[in-house]
Amino acid sequence: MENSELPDGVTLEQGEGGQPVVRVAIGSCTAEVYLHGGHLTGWQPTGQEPVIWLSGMSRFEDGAAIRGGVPICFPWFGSGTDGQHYPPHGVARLTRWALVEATPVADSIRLRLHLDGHDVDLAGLEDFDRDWAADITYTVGQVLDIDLRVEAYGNRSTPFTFEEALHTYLHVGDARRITIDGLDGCGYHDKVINGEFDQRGTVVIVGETDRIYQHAGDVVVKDPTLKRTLGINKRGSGQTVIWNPFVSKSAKMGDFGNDEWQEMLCVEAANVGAGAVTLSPGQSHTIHQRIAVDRTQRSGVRRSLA
Ligand SMILES: O=P(O)(O)OC[C@H]1O[C@@H](O)[C@H](O)[C@@H](O)[C@@H]1O
Repeated sequence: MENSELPDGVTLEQGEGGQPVVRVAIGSCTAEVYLHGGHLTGWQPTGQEPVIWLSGMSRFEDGAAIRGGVPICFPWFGSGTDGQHYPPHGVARLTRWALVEATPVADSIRLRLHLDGHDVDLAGLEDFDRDWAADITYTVGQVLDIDLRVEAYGNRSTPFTFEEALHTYLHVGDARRITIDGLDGCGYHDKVINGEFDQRGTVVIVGETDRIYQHAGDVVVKDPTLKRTLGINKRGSGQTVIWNPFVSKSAKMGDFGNDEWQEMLCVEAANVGAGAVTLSPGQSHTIHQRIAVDRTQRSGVRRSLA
């Protein structure tokens, strides 16, 4: 889309690294989405601190994933179900998406970006199943809605199986002081110590945390430092990933400041491993995540903050 086709409050500009970025500045919020990766890198509802975290050391260049924001992990997560896939977390976050819609909806803006499997053009990539089309929709306003819709081509001869995650980086005041509710009783795989466990009570961050929870419900992050509660709702997702690299893993990442782990937490809506999605030819699937801020801190875990 061209600038002349965009509604008031939405512009297409050159962002970091000369990468095209869609910027939204409306009464209810500011937000930005890079075409590279179809990647939301910022969302700040009016009157709030930023809700989405972005590393000050992120790269913004072809062939590299943006660090922070909402990376789209697809069509595999990590190194995939067989542990052999490359690049990590799939091709979607490394590929330029096309902006196909920018529409005002009440006090929000809906941005939709499109990627076709056959348009992925990355150097050195082994061939993979490309017979799919994906749309990522960000509806930005006082709340943030994210929908990733994947459709298997109708002319395929076989089903399409894929993993996916909305790898949302939340901005928190101090990761050591937050509490994460909603996961009590859920089984999880701990990637740090490679074991299976059951969650008992609230999750707190006391070290490197990298867990895949069997969890289809909501999460509430209470942040006493920023004096707010973040409600993270989802649909179409059987797992929740909680990730914070803490001290030593942060130091090993070239695009992550040594102390930046203190102000971020990933709460990811995911379908990975045994939870991978299989679509028959012509079928589609949507994974949805909603982020809402409650400054009163009165909210507990609810079925829905919608
Ligand atoms: O460095 P990347 O590829 O963006 O991945 C960041 C993290 O993403 C999380 O989703 C994974 O569970 C972690 O294992 C991983 O370290």
